[in-house]
Amino acid sequence: MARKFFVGGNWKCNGTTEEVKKIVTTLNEAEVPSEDVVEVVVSPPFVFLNFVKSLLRSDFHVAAQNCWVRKGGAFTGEISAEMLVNLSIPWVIIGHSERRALLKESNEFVGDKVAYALSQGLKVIACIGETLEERESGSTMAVVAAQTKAIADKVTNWDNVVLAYEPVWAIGTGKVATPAQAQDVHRELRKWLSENVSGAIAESTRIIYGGSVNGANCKELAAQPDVDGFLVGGASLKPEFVDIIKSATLSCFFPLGNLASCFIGLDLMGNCFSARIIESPSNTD
Ligand SMILES: O=C[C@H](O)COP(=O)(O)O
Repeated sequence: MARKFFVGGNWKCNGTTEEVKKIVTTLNEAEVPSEDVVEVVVSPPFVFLNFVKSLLRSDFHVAAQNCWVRKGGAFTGEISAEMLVNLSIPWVIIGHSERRALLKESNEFVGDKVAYALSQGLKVIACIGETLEERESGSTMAVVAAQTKAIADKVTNWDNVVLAYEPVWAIGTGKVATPAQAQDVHRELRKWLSENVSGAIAESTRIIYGGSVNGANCKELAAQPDVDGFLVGGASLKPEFVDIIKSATLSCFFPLGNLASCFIGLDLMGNCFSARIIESPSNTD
């Protein structure tokens, strides 16, 4: 079964009522591929979730940016999975690197949160990714495998999990991973899932990329075979988010041939597409 392209917009801790309305208007007016081709989920701050949900076109969905690890109760400042379900919020982002780093969320805590959110009926965008120091020391795969294992240890049904590979050094820095770097890690993650969970889960689980994705760099990334979409931060607040959604049609293109150092192909909509051939050797570190 083909993996449907997934584009998430993580608005993080940004926005006023007016700004939120403006973003939603842009999204509502955009002509994008159908829901059969791309699943679009935007994640406003908690206080705007219901407001965005009420204004947003019906083919786009919303996600919370976090939820509590267990059933709600005396946990001041937290939002429970049950509350999100009660408000018909279908998705939640868990394990974002900003929470891992700033709020000290451990791999195990993230695994528990993912499992609890799933048990309550939420769909989860589970984030993993290495720091610059970890990449430079050659431990990228060990780090993302440990993060994925902590999730896999607690999760039995992966149907409602999207795995977001977000190298920390690429988040908000303008330093996007090259298509080859992203593809290498995504391929290795799929192999890890195949060897440690199951071949079927590896084939069906969407692995999306996040970190300085924008309207210009999304096309080459989207064309990588193991990149099933994006989790977008800064650019999801701008009109170029629409271009990123449209890159879904490049996720499965039909090669016509090579010309100089470019692939030439047809995308799903029949548009001609070209992408620079990446000649750098595979290297995850
Ligand atoms: O969740 C999204 C990521 O943190 C990426 O953020 P960014 O696109 O601003 O680099």
